[in-house]
This record gives sequence, C-alpha cells and structure tokens, in this order.
Amino acid sequence: MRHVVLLTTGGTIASTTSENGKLVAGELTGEELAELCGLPTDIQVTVRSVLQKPSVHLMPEDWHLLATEIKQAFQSEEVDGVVVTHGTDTLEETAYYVDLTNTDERPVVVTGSQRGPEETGSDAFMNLRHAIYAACEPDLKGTGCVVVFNERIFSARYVKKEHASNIQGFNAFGFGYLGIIDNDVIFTYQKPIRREMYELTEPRFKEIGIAKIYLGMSEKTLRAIIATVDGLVLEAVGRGQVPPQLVAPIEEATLAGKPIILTTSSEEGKVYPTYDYKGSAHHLEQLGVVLGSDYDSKKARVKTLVLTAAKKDVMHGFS
Ligand SMILES: NC(=O)C[C@H](N)C(=O)O
Repeated sequence: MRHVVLLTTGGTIASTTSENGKLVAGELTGEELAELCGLPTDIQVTVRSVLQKPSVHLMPEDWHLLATEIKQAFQSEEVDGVVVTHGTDTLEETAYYVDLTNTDERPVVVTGSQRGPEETGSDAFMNLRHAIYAACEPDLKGTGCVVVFNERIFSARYVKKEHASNIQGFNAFGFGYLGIIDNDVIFTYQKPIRREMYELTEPRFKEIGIAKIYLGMSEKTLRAIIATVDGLVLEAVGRGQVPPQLVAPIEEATLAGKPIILTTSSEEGKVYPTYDYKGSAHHLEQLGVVLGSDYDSKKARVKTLVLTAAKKDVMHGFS
C-alpha cells in the first residue's frame, strides 16, 4: 500500500468557527483534521501535528522544524511522499523554503484551504485529498516542492496567492501549472528542468527585509528600513529602477556589507541593466546591488535567508 506522511501546521484548513462566527485558524490538530476530512482509504496516511498556527504567526525557525520533520519522514523507504497542510497567507514562502532545503527526490506537497472545514462549500477536503494523491505520484519525483490547490499543481518557486478569498487562490504568473488532478488521477504536463538545494543543519536566520519601492519614496524612509535589517530585498519597478533619492542609502548599505537584492514588482519578467540613469538597475549593480533575476520579492527574501544560513555567497546566488 502507498504511504504518505501528513504534517499539519495550522491555517484555515485546520480552523474552527468561534461563537462570533469568525474563523480561528490552526485550532484543529492533525488527527482532528484527518478525522474530519475522511482521507483516501487506498493510501496509508501517518499524521503528525507539527504546529497549530495561523500562517502569519510562523517564523523562519518554524520552517526548520518542518524541514526536520520532512527529513525524518523520508528516513523510511516505505514513505512515498509528504503532505504539508498550511495557512494560505504565507504558504508560498514556506513551500519555497522546503523546495530549497529538502534534498530527497520524493514529492513534498503543500496545500491549504480558503474556507474552513466547517464552512459551506469548503475546499479543505478536496485540496487535502488531492495533495495526498499527488504525494505518491511517481511523475512528481524530482520536481521539488509543489503546491496543490483547486485541482492544480504548481511549482513552489513561482506560485503565489493570487486571491484573498476565492478557492482559485493560487497561480504561477507566466509559468502556469505543472499539472492537474482529475478524479484523483494526477496528470503532469511539465516539470522544472533543474533543482536547487541547500543542506541546512542548524540554520541561523538573519533579519532580511523587503522594501516596496514607489514614486516619491523618501530617502529617510528607506534609510530607516535599512538600519533595522541585515539585508534587504528591494521590490523595485519595471526592469529594476528606484527613485534617485534612494541611491545614497542603498550605496551606504552595500558599503556596510549588507546584501541588497533587486527584484521587480511586475508579475513577469526579469530585472535587467537596460537603462543608464540615476537609480537604474545598471547604476545599482555598479554600486554592488545583486540583480535578482525574475524573483518575486518574497521568494527572493526566502532565498536570501537560505543562502545566508548556508553561508553561501548572495552575490552569485541569483545568477
Ligand atoms: N486561508 C488561510 O489559510 C488564511 C489563514 N489566515 C492563514 O492561516 O494563512
């Protein structure tokens, strides 16, 4: 019989409804969730309750706890794959951390739900069921971490929560989905051509921030942000431009040895040294800023946390 390990961390998928009608995310244990959802009977599912939190309460240290549980699950040759249930608000960040740090080729599938299991038309049951089938799908071996949501399978590297509440909650802009789940059968259409993995034993996470850049942002604001972080992802505009008044604090940060990674707020496309003017990607690159390719700012932050924890050179980590 196929065997999946189910690791639960909380989120709406593990929520209950309080007396005032509001959802309390992360109330259900893994065992309670499994009991409520009626899991597939043709697959052995071992449940472990790892955390019971709304996903925005998680910290990078929780990622390491989860990664340790995943590693533990893969100690057994009998296990076909792992499912992680998670709140949707930060699901893409955790999924990408798992993608970068899990070195086993068996599937790790992250899922959640937009509606609580007690709500009408809840997506909790289908998403969990589909994730369990995906976790033992041989075609998904060597794919890295994937996210299963609303009958679709996404690569953790590009997936993003696209809707605050709709059950079609996730998308991968410009890349689409890797496959679908139709009547419990997995159809894999495409897979990433390479995987990037870092072995982290006892990671120490630095304070890496994100600054979203906008017209008229003041030097004072950016300087205040830079003062509080060890490194910063700049979510710049277009090909990677920032207003001219931000160049001075950025240059000070790179001179002080703080990694600054340049990304774009556009959903598709890369930062690139197209222009030659004050605050352009070309100018910033000359000041020691790292060009963050087509990374979304939150994914670039996760990657910077992993690179620094693995003591890798952030300068070359994005090329
Ligand atoms: N749909 C969800 O899971 C959202 C929830 N607030 C969370 O824990 O992320």
